[in-house]
Amino acid sequence: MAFRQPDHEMSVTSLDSSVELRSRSPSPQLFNRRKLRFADDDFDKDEPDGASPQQQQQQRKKLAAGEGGSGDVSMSPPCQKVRALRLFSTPATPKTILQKSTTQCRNHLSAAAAAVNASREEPFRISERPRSLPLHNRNIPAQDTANVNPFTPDSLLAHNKKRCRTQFGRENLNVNAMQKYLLSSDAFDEDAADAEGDSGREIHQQAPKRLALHDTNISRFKREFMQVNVIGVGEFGVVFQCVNRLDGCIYAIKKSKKPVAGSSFEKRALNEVWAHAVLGKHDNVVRYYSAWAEDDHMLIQNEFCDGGSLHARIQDHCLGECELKIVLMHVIEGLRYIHSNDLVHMDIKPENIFSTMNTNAHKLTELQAQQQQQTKNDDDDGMDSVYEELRHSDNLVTYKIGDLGHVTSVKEPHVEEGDCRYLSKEILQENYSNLFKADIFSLGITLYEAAGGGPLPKNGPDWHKLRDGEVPILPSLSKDFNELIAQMMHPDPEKRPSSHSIFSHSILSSVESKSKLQLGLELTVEKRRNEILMNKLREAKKQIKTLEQRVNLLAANNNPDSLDGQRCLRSFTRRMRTPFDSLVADRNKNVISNV
Ligand SMILES: Nc1ncnc2c1ncn2[C@@H]1O[C@H](COP(=O)(O)OP(=O)(O)OP(=O)(O)O)[C@@H](O)[C@H]1O
Ligand SMILES: [Mg+2]
Repeated sequence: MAFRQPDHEMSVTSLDSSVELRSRSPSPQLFNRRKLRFADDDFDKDEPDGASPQQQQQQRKKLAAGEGGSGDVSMSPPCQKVRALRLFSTPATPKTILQKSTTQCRNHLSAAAAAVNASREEPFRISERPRSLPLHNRNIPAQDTANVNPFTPDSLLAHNKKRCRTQFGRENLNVNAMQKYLLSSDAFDEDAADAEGDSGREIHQQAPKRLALHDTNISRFKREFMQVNVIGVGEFGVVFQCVNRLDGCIYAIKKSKKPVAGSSFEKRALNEVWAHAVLGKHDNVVRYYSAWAEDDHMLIQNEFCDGGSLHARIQDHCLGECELKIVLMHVIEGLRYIHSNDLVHMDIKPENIFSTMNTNAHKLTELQAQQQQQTKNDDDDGMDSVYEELRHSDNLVTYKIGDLGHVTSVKEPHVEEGDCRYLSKEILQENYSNLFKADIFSLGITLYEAAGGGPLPKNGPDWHKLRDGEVPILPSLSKDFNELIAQMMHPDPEKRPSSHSIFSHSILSSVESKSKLQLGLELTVEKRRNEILMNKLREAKKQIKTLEQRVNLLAANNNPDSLDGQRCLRSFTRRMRTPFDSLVADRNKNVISNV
């Protein structure tokens, strides 16, 4: 289908395929609502910096007279309907995105309109391929445009007010504001609408609304980061451990394996960024710092989880019930948070649960400082090594949910199936009525695997058995824990417990809460401190014994130096400060008085 520029007397001075809508996350002041304008409508504002009013007026006249425009531009948008069979995760479940090609095609139509209109504005620019205008377009300051994050509370709210008409409408959640913007700016293309009727109107109201990654490429990776290691490879990305050259901190940077800009994976990549930006603030969700496009790849800068993935942990040995409870407690806390935002993860599995070993390290540092203050002992009391040891202790592990590439909203689900080994049956059957419970199933089967139930089947009768309520009892787990896992894997999603009810399940009440963990930590520190003091006490006793012998010897020889020996013994006892030491000191006094 060819797209023709309408023979219209109006000249549109600027048009970008991306749309900035007010969202809570970025500061609203930063983004000015961008309007489509006629040539004579407040034209000056779109002039490049430095153009004099006279130059601007001349250009306006030229445009009004049709000079310098692209004239009779006709073009065909790249609207091949490619039905891509996409595979997700490893091993993958086939998932066809049937609706996608249609919507993408529509978006390309609007992008074509954008490109044509833009070509009018720039006389010598020939747009061979219709696409969204680059951010660095000299007429559009970069800060004027921004994506709409569909996962922000504002977007979800907007969606609740007015349901989008397309099935593939995640980007259109703010359609209310979007329509208002488009209609009020008279940007609607009448000719195209006439040609296409109502559907045409709909297409143009749903113009591509995200910045084309290709146009936002910037070079940051090598300039800002020093690559240390490759820490993981997934279906979608390679993850590097990097040090930020400026702040000196370690980060995990996930780079898409292939260039995503312009491909069907662009949406997936952006989805992950949007989800991270909204969710990456919780202790049990991998923290997010920034994201950018570079060489058409998507890069996401995240918190580096130094404990590796749960998958790596269960390679050597399966987890015991205590450890499993900690995994459950942390992951369910993360899921509860995700679900409370009306979002679902859709790819919970051991490879996507990461752990950090040092999140409570600052508590240890505080504790260390407190102890030093109490003892007022500047000398090394031997505890430094204990604190260091504890910093690396398993007590401090925190599990975090990562890989948010499949996150979707329950209000407007766009489900891309995760790993089939952890996938619930209803999702395979495209029943999306209770997506929260799909996450619960995946977590249940993850626990089952971590406790020794693996390797999990990818298909076949065993795959079905696990989903039909035939979950084998794991001998290493208590009856209660086995029951909880079976409940989480219940064939009927409605019968599975919610993240909220699991969080307050009695099985987890015996697990140390964070404050209890802190208490446990302090207890361990105290115990080790006592051990060290006992050792010192033993040492002191030995020294006293030696001194006693010396004093006795001196006394026996009636040597005048014996008084010095007593003095030396007294000054030694004064140095003893702890209760144990004072005991020793008392004993010394006895020794001296006995002498
Ligand atoms: N923030 C992080 N800290 C530490 N390791 C990480 C981090 N992010 C990812 N990894 C490691 O990299 C691996 C791949 O990362 P991730 O799951 O995000 O990639 P993916 O390509 O989206 O995976 P999938 O195959 O599940 O789609 C993880 O299993 C983990 O071992
Ligand atoms: Mg992954």
